[in-house]
Amino acid sequence: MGRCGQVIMGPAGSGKSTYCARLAEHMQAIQRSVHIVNLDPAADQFNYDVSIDVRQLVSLEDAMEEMELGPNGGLIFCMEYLIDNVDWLADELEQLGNEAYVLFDCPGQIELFSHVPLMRTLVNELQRLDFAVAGVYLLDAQFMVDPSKYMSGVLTCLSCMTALELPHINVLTKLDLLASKGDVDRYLDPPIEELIAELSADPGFDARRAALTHAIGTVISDYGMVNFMGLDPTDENSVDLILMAIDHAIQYHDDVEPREPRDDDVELQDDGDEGDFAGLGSVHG
Ligand SMILES: Nc1nc2c(ncn2[C@@H]2O[C@H](COP(=O)(O)OP(=O)(O)OP(=O)(O)O)[C@@H](O)[C@H]2O)c(=O)[nH]1
Repeated sequence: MGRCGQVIMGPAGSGKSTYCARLAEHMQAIQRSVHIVNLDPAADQFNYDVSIDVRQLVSLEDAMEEMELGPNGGLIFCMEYLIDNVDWLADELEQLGNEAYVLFDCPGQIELFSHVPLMRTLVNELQRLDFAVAGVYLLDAQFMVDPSKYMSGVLTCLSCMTALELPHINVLTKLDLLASKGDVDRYLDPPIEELIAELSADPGFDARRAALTHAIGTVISDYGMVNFMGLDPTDENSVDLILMAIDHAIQYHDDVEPREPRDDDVELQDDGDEGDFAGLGSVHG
């Protein structure tokens, strides 16, 4: 198969580190080896074993102090420094072997995708190093059960998808914290027209904004541009479905020998209802 992995993105607090930890635990349970690389120069605490830490090369505190920068400028400096010294990352990754599966835990700031193409450059470098990678964009489900937050979340996902042009999966995290599962089902497979109608009914929403939201929503809906899979870390099935979707996106299994089934394997529900596998529709390759 060669080297492959996932570039894990999403706003601060969306659950990137938790996703990495939970997915790594699941992969180890099904006997798949995995490494996690911290690419956030501001992160100094981890709930997983770190195989490579960008802070060994450059940290946000040092950059801010030495370059006299604020947190945002400091972060941009760190990522530019990483790209200028990408051989360091290449050497570290080399040590993980030619078949390594790597989760890249990224900083959350959207500027790294939209204003300056730093993440795109980094992804290009990974591809140059023969990594088959998927982009995984996380959003906190608690902020999404509201039409206006949903629309803005969809636009940030779209921005990252188009900036990186990778096979891509969007994931709503923290499903276990939602009071009603019904809430989230609506946002995993959203009736855009209904959401827009709800938004437009808001008295604070003027006609021009409503028309713009309608136009954006219609384009997203008509082209099937953004869909979500749900992650409930307490539900092994949801973790496995996400891994399956990413395997499918990067064609992971094509060259891998099938393993023998084990007693503790998760049983995937395939009852013919597309809903169970709706997330596969979110793969944009
Ligand atoms: N209950 C629950 N809590 C979660 C879940 N995912 C993340 N959290 C909690 O949400 C908080 C933020 O999660 P992180 O995994 O640190 O989020 P992050 O995106 O890595 O955050 P930054 O590193 O600040 O960008 C932590 O307190 C986690 O324990 C989840 O699926 N369920």
